[in-house]
Amino acid sequence: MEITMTNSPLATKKTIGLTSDNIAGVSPQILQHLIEFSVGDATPYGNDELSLELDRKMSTLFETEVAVVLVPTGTAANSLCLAAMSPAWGAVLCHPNSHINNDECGAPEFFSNGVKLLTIDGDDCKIDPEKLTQRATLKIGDVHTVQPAVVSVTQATETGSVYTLDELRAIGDVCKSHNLKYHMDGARFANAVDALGCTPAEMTWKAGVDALSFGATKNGAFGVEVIVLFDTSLKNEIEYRRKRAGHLMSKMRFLSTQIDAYISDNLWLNNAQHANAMATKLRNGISAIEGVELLHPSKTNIVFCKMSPITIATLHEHGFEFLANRWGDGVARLVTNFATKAEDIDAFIDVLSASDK
Ligand SMILES: Cc1ncc(COP(=O)(O)O)c(C=O)c1O
Ligand SMILES: C[C@@H](O)[C@H](N)C(=O)O
Repeated sequence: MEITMTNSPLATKKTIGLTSDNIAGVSPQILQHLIEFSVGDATPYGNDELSLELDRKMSTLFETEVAVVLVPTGTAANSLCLAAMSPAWGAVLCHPNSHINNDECGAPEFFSNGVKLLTIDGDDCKIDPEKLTQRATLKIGDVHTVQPAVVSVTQATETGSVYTLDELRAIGDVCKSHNLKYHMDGARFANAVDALGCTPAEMTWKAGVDALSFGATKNGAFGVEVIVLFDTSLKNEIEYRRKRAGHLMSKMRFLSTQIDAYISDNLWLNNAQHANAMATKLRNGISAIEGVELLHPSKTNIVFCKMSPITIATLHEHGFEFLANRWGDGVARLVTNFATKAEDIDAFIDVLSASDK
């Protein structure tokens, strides 16, 4: 049964969304898959045929044996992972700008019964390995202080930068030397794979990563993230924690179906490639305009730039939706997605170049 896209009010909106990749709809391939797999009965709680196949299919994608746990949000994926990777008296070492530190309302601390997030600075939104080593070796065994237990990196980062494979491996080496577990927030994992031109394996377990939040929601799915465990011993605990968190979906087939479609025919990577290409088009257009400053070098789908209040107002008045001033006065964050249209980027650049600065 083919889906026909109705003329929904959203489809005829006159605004152009650059607020986040969370604004995007759903890839037609995923919708089609959902329709096909929504017919008939299926054993609930992840015991349906499709769900039971995902460990094997994700193991193929990552070229090693993995265990997967599906949840509906990225915050759940991050928090449940970190809770299982650290004792309650442990510390998660993360960048100050990390999502787990700023945008998850204390969920990592809550689900872990009090794990402390300790921030480790570094340029370009990336943890500095030397600063990491300094903090990871402080007060070890001192009963009066939390004990470093996990390092969490975001790949791609919150500013759109990406750790190089060498940088990921350097952090992995610190983890190995100091008996720390290694977590990756991969809400924009596909965008980073495309930007680096590497394989999923090279960007994860081959660098020492133990657990990954494999993002899909921002990149074509309508609400599912995959906890990918390279340390498969974590699976049981995370499954119990998922149930206690109220995130064990009874109709799990509808999450599994999304992921099954997402990892088929390279949809996950093709979507990210398009989003990244649209952001590159945006950066190239902005770089030619006086009075607008590109910030934070990025090869993925996030573009930060600094512009005058009048320019921001002009763009908003012309129907371009994006977050501004949240990261500093005049700083705008522009985020493209798998469905961003080239003509909308052209229109944005036209208005930007014509506006007063
Ligand atoms: C880097 C990063 N990690 C995790 C998340 C969490 O995702 P969610 O909003 O689905 O909880 C987001 C937000 O979309 C994000 O940008
Ligand atoms: C703002 C943040 O929570 C969200 N993840 C975004 O990037 O849009």
